[in-house]
Amino acid sequence: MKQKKAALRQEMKARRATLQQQLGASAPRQIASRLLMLPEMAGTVQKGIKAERNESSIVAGFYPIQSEIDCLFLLKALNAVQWRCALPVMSGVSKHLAFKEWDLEEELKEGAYGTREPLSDMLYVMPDVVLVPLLAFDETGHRLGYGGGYYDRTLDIYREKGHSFTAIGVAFEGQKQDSLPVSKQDQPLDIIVTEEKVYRP
Ligand SMILES: Nc1nc2c(c(=O)[nH]1)N(C=O)[C@@H](CNc1ccc(C(=O)N[C@@H](CCC(=O)O)C(=O)O)cc1)CN2
Ligand SMILES: Nc1ncnc2c1ncn2[C@@H]1O[C@H](COP(=O)(O)OP(=O)(O)OP(=O)(O)O)[C@@H](O)[C@H]1O
Repeated sequence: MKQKKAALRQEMKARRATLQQQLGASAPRQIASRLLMLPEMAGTVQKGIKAERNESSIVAGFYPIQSEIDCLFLLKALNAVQWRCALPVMSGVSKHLAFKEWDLEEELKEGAYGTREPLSDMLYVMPDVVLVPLLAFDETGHRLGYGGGYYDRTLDIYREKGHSFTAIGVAFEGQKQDSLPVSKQDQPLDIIVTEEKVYRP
């Protein structure tokens, strides 16, 4: 299983790099407009516009590394319709993520692996929507990440605790696989949005 995933990771890193070169400039716009049309988002967008700022819904994105889709563009589009934004902060010890609010302007500090994280005095938040980076996905909602298990552990804890949220994978269409090697601990995505389609496993 481990070797299968490792081999696929290498292959999909190369493929995503090519996709980023070809589609990197156009895909974020297409993905943003699809995200904004999701019923899950539409309801809360309206809520966000009407509500006081501190009642707005919270979306967690990621600070893009390597050839990942430009999630900052997505966060800007959502913030423009009143979503509060957050970024993941890594805990090296427990290998899970916490999310800190980010107003899109505040200076970030360097995190591990080239990521950037909100500063320590920002608030921890529980997102209503988590935008999840990935190397590969399939139509049943399975996902392959870098292999740290951070998102798996984090989504697992949220679901165990009964926190109600939507996990949305954002990817290039070319990252889709017919099927993926799945371990027991892999946490499925609720929705995957690409520049071409919306998948609802
Ligand atoms: N943009 C982004 N932010 C993120 C993640 C992510 O996947 N993407 N994470 C998701 O968990 C967390 C960071 N965790 C990570 C865990 C492992 C690797 C990793 O293994 N990267 C390289 C190895 C590079 C190295 O060893 O120096 C790799 O591609 O193999 C990266 C991020 C939180 N923030
Ligand atoms: N909920 C969990 N509890 C404990 N260990 C976990 C959990 N989820 C994953 N792991 C462990 O983390 C390691 C990496 O998992 P996996 O290969 O599925 O990562 P990934 O989904 O590719 O990475 P990531 O989620 O960081 O993007 C594995 O050894 C796995 O057993």
